[in-house]
Amino acid sequence: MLSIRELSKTYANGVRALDNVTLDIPRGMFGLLGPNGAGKSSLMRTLATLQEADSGTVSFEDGKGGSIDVLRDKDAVRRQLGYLPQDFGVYPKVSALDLLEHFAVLKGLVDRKQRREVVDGLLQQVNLWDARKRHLGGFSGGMRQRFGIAQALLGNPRLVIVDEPTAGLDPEERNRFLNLLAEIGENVAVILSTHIVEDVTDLCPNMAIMNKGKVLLTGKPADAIGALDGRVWRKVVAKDALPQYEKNFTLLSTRLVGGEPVIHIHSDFPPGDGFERVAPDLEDVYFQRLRQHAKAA
Ligand SMILES: Nc1ncnc2c1ncn2[C@@H]1O[C@H](COP(=O)(O)OP(=O)(O)OP(=O)(O)O)[C@@H](O)[C@H]1O
Repeated sequence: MLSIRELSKTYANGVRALDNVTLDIPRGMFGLLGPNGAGKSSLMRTLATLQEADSGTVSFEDGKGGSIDVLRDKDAVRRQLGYLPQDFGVYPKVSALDLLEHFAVLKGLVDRKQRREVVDGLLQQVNLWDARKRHLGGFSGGMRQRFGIAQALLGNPRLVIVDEPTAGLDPEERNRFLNLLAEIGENVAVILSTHIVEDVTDLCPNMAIMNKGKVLLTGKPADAIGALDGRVWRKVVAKDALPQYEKNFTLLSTRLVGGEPVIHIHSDFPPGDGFERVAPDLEDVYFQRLRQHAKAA
């Protein structure tokens, strides 16, 4: 649906935030994973027509058999786009209903009756109907994000971009929010940027891992996990031995379980030394790619 080719961007301070990014993003949920500074927001802002790229192309199927040049034909993209930025500010003293109505007017829904139907429908869809008359300042983080999705869905977008929406949400709110996104993803392309690996494992049929402006991997989470099968090893180690393991092995992650470090390493061969093989998960894939990238750099 969306095809990104060799997209690059270097900021005035010399940071290369996008380095030849090439990605195909189909309908459904697409997870964009990467650590802080990977370039996720830069990519999303570029796709949302809010900033310019230096080079590359992006085209988006227009739903009528043609395609839109995203970098040039910004108005056409904006008509098909819903965007929830990382820092979505709301007017705290306005009710959810009033603010959504206001956004709907800005989106061009001028017919009052029609606008009301759309706004009411969206408030129900995001489960804020009962809270619609409350001021947004009193909303929890999760409610605010669901309101953010409601405004992003105004105008029936075919491309929805959400930038790190689950940061700071408690597990229940996070689940509720992700389920909502998954429902939306049944009909349109939803790009979800996050540094929470489980968000992608649980929800996204397709994904990419980015670091320092580069795409390190793209594909289906299950395929990426399958490719690591038999190469991830686990061991409980003593805290003071950790630096030694870091030196001798490709350490993927360290987790304290009951106060003791449990490490995962990547090795194509049985490393011996009391390591046991474990079934890899997407977090192992994520760290393996980041370590490989760091080594290559
Ligand atoms: N306007 C800007 N001017 C200069 N450098 C920028 C600008 N915006 C982002 N950067 C830098 O570009 C790099 C990529 O940033 P970006 O915000 O796209 O990453 P990110 O993956 O979204 O990270 P985060 O999770 O921290 O938002 C970082 O090194 C960042 O400091």
